[in-house]
Amino acid sequence: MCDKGSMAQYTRVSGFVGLITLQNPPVNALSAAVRQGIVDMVERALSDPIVKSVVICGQNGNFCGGADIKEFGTNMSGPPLVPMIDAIEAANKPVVAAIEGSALGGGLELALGCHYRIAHSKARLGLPEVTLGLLPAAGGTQRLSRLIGVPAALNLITTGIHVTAAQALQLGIVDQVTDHNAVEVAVTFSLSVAGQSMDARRISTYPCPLPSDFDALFEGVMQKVRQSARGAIAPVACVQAVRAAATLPYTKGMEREQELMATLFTSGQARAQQYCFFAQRAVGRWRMPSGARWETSKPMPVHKAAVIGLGTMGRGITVALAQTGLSVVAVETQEKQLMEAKQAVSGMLERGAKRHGVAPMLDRISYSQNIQAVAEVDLVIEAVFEDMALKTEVFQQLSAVCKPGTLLCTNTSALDVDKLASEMPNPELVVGMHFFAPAHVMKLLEVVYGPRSSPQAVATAMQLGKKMGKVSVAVGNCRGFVGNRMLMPYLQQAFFLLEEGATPELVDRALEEFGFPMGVFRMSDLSGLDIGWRVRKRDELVEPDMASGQSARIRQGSRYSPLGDLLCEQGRFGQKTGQGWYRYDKPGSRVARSDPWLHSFLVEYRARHGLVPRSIDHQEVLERCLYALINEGFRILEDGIAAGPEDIDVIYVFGYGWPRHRGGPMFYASMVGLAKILERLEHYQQAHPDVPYLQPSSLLRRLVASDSPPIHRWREVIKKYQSQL
Ligand SMILES: CC(C)(COP(=O)(O)OP(=O)(O)OC[C@H]1O[C@@H](n2cnc3c(N)ncnc32)[C@H](O)[C@@H]1OP(=O)(O)O)[C@@H](O)C(=O)NCCC(=O)NCCSC(=O)/C=C/CCCCCCCCCCCCC(=O)O
Repeated sequence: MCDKGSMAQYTRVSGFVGLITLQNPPVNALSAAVRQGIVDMVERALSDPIVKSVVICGQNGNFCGGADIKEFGTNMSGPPLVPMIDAIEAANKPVVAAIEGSALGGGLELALGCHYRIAHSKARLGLPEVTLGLLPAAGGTQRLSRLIGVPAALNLITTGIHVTAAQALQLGIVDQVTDHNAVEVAVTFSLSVAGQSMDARRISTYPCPLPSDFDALFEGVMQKVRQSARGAIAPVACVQAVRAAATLPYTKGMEREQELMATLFTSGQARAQQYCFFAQRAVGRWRMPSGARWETSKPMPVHKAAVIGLGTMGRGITVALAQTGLSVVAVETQEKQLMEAKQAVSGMLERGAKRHGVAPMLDRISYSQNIQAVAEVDLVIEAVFEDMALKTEVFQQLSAVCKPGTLLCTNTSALDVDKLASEMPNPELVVGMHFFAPAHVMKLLEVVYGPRSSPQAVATAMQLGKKMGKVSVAVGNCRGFVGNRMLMPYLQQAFFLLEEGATPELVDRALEEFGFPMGVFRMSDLSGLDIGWRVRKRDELVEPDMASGQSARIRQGSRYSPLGDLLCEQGRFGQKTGQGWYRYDKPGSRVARSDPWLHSFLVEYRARHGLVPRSIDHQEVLERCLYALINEGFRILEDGIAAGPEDIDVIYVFGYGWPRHRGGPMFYASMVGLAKILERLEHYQQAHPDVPYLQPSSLLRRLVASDSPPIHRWREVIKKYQSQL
């Protein structure tokens, strides 16, 4: 017997079991129609006298990905989740959740309303609402705390992590894990408990087990989330909701859960985080200005890859490749460096494997000092020193050695990928892969195409990035690509603010309170001040520190601050030398301390250049640094280097520490209001006419003139703008 009409299919199986199958591909999200289907089918199963037990499962081996995120922010209709789940829990026949694929968010909350949970061994479970700026408000905070205890519930709910079926069994979230068909196992099991009282299986009736160190636990967790969330409100609300579970009766706890959710649900932070969720997926649907796009570009098969150059980046890339299960040839011509790299790579693989409880992929890698070893690989990632002449030489060797059709990728953070390609016999096989350090940890990968890169080459690099667990974004070729290009005006404004009266501490505090994990100066100290110095020297911007006055701070026709150069001339390269914008107890130490020397140096510098310091507040720091960065983002869109604002936002959230609860720079601009950004840029440009980065971009002006459309409609304006160029 079967009813296929609704988005929850009803079938009677094994004679006496009502099987309810959620059907809303691809993840069976709980849309209004699915919720209606569940309500109707549960009612039907419970009122059918032949049915002794009920099993709930999801179509296509996927239980449920939670509430339908697309419905948030709309006029939500259909039956609400809480009474729907309460009705399931109150049922007088056993209801069993058969969990395959994922049970996330509202999906897990639905399962927690069932009397039993049986999971397939490959299933994953979690309450990731916090990552969407929300909390599990369909009873998740109240039921999970009662089921697995407060500490474990706090961990899952405040981080949003997904756990494996085995971990869920250990925590007590599921009752059984099976390698067989979970639905069949659940059907058989449900019959075995049919007729029994379900009173002891209703989680809402459980007392919440209280830890002995209750107050200390909550204080500690609250402090931790406040520190790591940096202004995000959802993790704090999650802690408060779990506290309610521990201190209030169930119904009162539910009221508190709803109350906290009501604040989050309509917040700008929730909108920002949900935008990030969809943006992360949208960047996979890449397109190039030539019209080539993801659906029509088939990746080449990659079975064997090579890495050339085993410095810090090369080692991380080798680890990331080996962890995908690929065979990797790691080449380093210097013997000592090769030995050190081998040891470092093995260590990273072993530590990673230990964390995940798997065997390290050590045997996937073969090491060589000879570039001939890459003759049979399908793809090479060159990661030698950031120098065009050296990279060109390596690429020429590669094209002589590699089999025809091998994809040649360069790991570069700023060099001209097209220039490199133009030196090769097969420029269509050349793409940039800009990894971020540490390359085996950082999620972002910029895949850089030039005008000659073939769509197949881009598709292959994008797919490889995905296999490595990266969020890959395809971007056009220009100085600094997207991320580093936008960083230039941001850094420049930070230097200018120091000249005008700010301190590194003030600038960093403003940015950290905004939500960055580190302000610009602490970040520069961490990455090394000498990196930028080398680039500025190559660009012939660095001059001997002789002159004073305004003219000494003009280079190539624009305002320039030599502050960073002056620090480097003193050997202050940041953490590695124990001194930079801050001082450190010893070279390599991480704790940044205010440095009186630096403050005196700034006073003396300003006096020498006739700069009168003035009071600068956080608002100015944010406007100057962030709006200059955003302005460059608009130029990048104008130039077609990024296909849409989502690409830029994903790059900044995943690669540059932009706080996710602010959605990325372009989303943030849309929230602040484009007219306001334009007005402030015009204001600062008038005050600093020698700073081209503050000149508002034409696209920003065009968007404002088009009544500042919502961000999802920017692409239309961009397209029109580009067609008129
Ligand atoms: C792990 C996944 C499930 C699958 O991953 P993968 O296989 O890699 O596939 P993806 O590429 O990620 O996804 C495929 C497509 O599916 C889309 N998708 C995925 N999940 C959802 C979803 N939950 N909703 C909608 N769409 C979804 C995805 O976008 C892809 O499509 P496209 O490429 O973008 O086109 C993975 O997808 C995943 O992790 N999904 C998200 C899981 C998740 O976060 N779930 C939690 C959702 S939130 C939730 O469940 C909340 C529950 C409680 C809600 C209670 C609501 C009550 C509202 C009351 C508010 C009270 C306020 C009142 C205010 C007032 O007073 O007025």
